Amino acid sequence: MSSFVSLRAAKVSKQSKSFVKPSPDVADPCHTPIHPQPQLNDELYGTLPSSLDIRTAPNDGRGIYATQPMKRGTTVLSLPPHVQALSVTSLSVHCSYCAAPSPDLKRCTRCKIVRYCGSSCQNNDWALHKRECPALTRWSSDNPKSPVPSDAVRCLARMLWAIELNGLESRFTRQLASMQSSRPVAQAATHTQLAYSLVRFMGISGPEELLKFGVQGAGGVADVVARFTTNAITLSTPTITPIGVLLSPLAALFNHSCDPSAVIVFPTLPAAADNLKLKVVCIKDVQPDEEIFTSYIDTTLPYFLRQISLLETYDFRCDCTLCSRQSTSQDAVDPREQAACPRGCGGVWRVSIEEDGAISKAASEEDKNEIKCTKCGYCIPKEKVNEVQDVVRVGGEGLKEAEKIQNEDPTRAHRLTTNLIPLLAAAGLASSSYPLLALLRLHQQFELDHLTTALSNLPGTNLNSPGTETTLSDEDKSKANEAQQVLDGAVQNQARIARGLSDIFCEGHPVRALALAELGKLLSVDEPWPPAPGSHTPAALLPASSPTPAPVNSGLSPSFPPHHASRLSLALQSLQRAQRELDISFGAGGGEVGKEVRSMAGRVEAELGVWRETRGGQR
Ligand SMILES: C[S@@+](CC[C@H](N)C(=O)[O-])C[C@H]1O[C@@H](n2cnc3c(N)ncnc32)[C@H](O)[C@@H]1O
Repeated sequence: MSSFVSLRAAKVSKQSKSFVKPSPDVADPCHTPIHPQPQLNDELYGTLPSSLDIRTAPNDGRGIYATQPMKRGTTVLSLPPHVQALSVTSLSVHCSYCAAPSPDLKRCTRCKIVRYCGSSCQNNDWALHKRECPALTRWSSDNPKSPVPSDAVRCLARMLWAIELNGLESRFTRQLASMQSSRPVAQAATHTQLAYSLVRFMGISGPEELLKFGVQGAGGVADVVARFTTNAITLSTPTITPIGVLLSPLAALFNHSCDPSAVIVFPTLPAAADNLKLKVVCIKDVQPDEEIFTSYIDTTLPYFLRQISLLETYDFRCDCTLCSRQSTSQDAVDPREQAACPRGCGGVWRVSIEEDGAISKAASEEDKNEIKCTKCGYCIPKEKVNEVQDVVRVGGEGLKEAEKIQNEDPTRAHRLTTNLIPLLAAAGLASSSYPLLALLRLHQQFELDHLTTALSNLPGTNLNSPGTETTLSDEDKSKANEAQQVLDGAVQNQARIARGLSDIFCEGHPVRALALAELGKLLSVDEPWPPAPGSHTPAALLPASSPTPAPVNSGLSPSFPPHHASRLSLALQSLQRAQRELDISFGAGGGEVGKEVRSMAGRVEAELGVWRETRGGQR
């Protein structure tokens, strides 16, 4: 399922696509589910909600189907995980039992690694931590350079200890044992490394010690690891920031689509001592007998990269409606791989992308037939295709490098994204296109850090109060001016990201909804040093509310973002749209972010009211 933090940190987003069932007159034997086996499923999983059914199909095994119509925004499952482990970097910030963040976590006095909100979470976790604590202590003294094993290793160990605790014949254990295991060749080295670390972490010295966990020798360990990697689900915050990994055999039964009809989310992290719960929420309307799909990978990736990612980790080729359309259709230009018509007619052409950013074989075939603009039919000259091919390749390499060094050398990574983005945009790549969108998103992380610093350097006085300009020192003016520029740059960047994501994802996809919320938040930050009054920005600059043919340039006018009341008005629109989408992504109320966005929209509305009253909408 979605990546676990320490192994595949770059592939974090939960993405989506809806699955269109084959029409009854075109029966596809691979997609025709074998009928449910209610007794078997009830026995193993307990009673499922009556709206869901487990069925088996020849091409993708067991899957979860709807038994009744469900509207987008419906929570179809809500359940605690079997086991979970926080990523190494999240251990000091989140409670190891309920995963809630807290500045005041209490550290286990023995291992000094695991932390809890309070004694109730600590007590709830004790049965497992009692086994984990000496293992962590031993590991940290044996490995001073890397004192905590990865979340994957710790989650695997917790799974085995939980099996021992619950008993080999328990439903808990049988559910875990029933999870499918895939062993893609590309994962062999990772699996071996994980198996080795697991045995070392648990202090297992011989095959007989494995029997109490129901594991038979080295082959059994390899199988446990393969089952884990096939079914692991990313534990994330309400803003979809990955903070760990978990196992939930029931949630793992959802099969994958690159355009899923549901997402696995954590709309709120629990109040202290409550159980952590994952939710599966429909982001598209689902019909009875339709299979419900989630997504296992970053679906902002273009077709070939998605296929490689699924094959390497889950050992299957995706034939979801999006992939089928993209592999066969010459007409559809996916927003993930498109560039602007060089004639500037507003049309686009398809830049088929393979691994490492090379133009795909499909494109070279298309090459023979000529690649044409979808709007004016202009044949894209060979030189232009080559130019974009080179730029995409360079951008793809730069992205990999920037992702790799982002933590150890953020300055260099930031420089890379700063230099590459204009290069890709100048070649005509759409903001939704690979690798431009990924570079914009990474770049924004650095820009937001920069913004925090710039805002914290501001003088304490209210910069916008009348007469301030005359009393400020030149140094303060320059700081305020710099902060304004950084803020405007971050708003522009976020608008491009929100637009790119809106072209890729359906309305209500959490990645898209959160991008809109972030745009609204940035637009509502107090302007440190706005320019003279008078600029207006048309609301059309906001990303479209449903997927539209992707714009090929940034779509931003030179005067974007506007200032003063126009800016606040745009902030309000963005927050209100985010609110509507969050209600779908996280279910009614929009979870923790929905709550925050609603209260922010209220504040912005009140502020706008004051502007209108005191200044007639102008500065
Ligand atoms: C997490 S499991 C999903 C549940 C699984 N079908 C089962 O029977 O337990 C992931 C595995 O299901 C299969 N799978 C999931 N989605 C698929 C798809 N769209 N096409 C083919 N196989 C798929 C793959 O074998 C994959 O490794």
